[in-house]
Amino acid sequence: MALTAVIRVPSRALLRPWARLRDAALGWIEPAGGGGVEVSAQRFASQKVLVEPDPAAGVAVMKFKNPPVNSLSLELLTELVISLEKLENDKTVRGVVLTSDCPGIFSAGLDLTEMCGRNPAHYAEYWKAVQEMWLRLYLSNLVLVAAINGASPAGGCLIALTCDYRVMADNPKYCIGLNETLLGIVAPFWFKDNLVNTIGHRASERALQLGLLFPPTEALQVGMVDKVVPKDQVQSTALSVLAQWMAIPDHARQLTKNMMRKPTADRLLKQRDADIQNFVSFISRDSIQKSLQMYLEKLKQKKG
Ligand SMILES: CC/C=C\C/C=C\C/C=C\C/C=C/C(=O)SCCNC(=O)CCNC(=O)[C@H](O)C(C)(C)COP(=O)(O)OP(=O)(O)OC[C@H]1O[C@@H](n2cnc3c(N)ncnc32)[C@H](O)[C@@H]1OP(=O)(O)O
Repeated sequence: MALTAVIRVPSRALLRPWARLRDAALGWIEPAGGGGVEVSAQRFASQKVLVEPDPAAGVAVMKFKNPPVNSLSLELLTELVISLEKLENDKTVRGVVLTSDCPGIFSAGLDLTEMCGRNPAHYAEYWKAVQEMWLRLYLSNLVLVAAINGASPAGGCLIALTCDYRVMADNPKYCIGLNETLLGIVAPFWFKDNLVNTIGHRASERALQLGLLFPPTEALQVGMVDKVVPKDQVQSTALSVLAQWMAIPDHARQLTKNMMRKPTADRLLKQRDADIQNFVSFISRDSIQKSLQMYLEKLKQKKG
């Protein structure tokens, strides 16, 4: 990947301690004596989230890279939020395409190994990271367009739903939806709210209860995605859509987006801790752990 953009990062001495951890996570290195440092965009490419900025166009492409299936591990979620924050603070960027670097998979959703056989403290930490990812994406001031170039179940679908527009590859093997009930678990209320805001109440009720995974043409019909195109046109189409949305003055578009989305985000913001407690007690139940383990086993056996 050849990237040439230069990003100014303030001296680490001026940053809060967590920012030093962030720098380390992203592999930024400050020279001795540092009073601010220029890092090339190549440095911006962290391990699990690749960011390819195009300052001339005012956009960036963010690619998830957590093979084999882009499961949303704690590490990936952390990098995603950090990368997004950095783009939000970069005055040269107004829009971002979210896509995958893993062939045939946009994201397999939440990492089941983060929700299985761990302790309550881990579940709480993980859930806080999932909430953070959703809140940051859903309330982003940037124009976000999802280029869904593969399967996108559950948490993968949620990421797409946070975007302002969704372009999906036309391969009928790629499916998208909130399939939580098939795992014996329940989509959290804010997943549900995001879906209802996208496809409406009746379609959501049916999709959520049945855990429906829609192939691209059905996803288009129900309004879960906005456009279906051949696989090799997904990213270019997403970039064209981004350009259309960016033709609108930022302040007016951002205020409108906030007006539409803030009440939904506020429902979670008002009860974040309670939501974490609910998740921890739900996921810690023996019956739920058994369901998840059986589901993971089934995925593994599928190969053999
Ligand atoms: C009262 C209520 C209160 C609170 C709410 C409580 C609970 C709700 C909590 C959470 C909501 C959950 C959201 C989620 O996102 S759960 C995850 C759902 N994801 C899925 O169902 C997708 C599962 N995966 C697949 O269907 C396929 O893997 C996929 C179509 C994505 C790709 O298929 P492919 O054939 O290409 O690969 P596989 O051979 O199946 O997989 C390769 C490898 O990866 C492992 N794998 C797959 N998905 C996951 C995952 N989500 N997490 C972790 N690991 C995953 C799979 O086991 C294989 O592993 P290995 O055999 O070791 O190589």
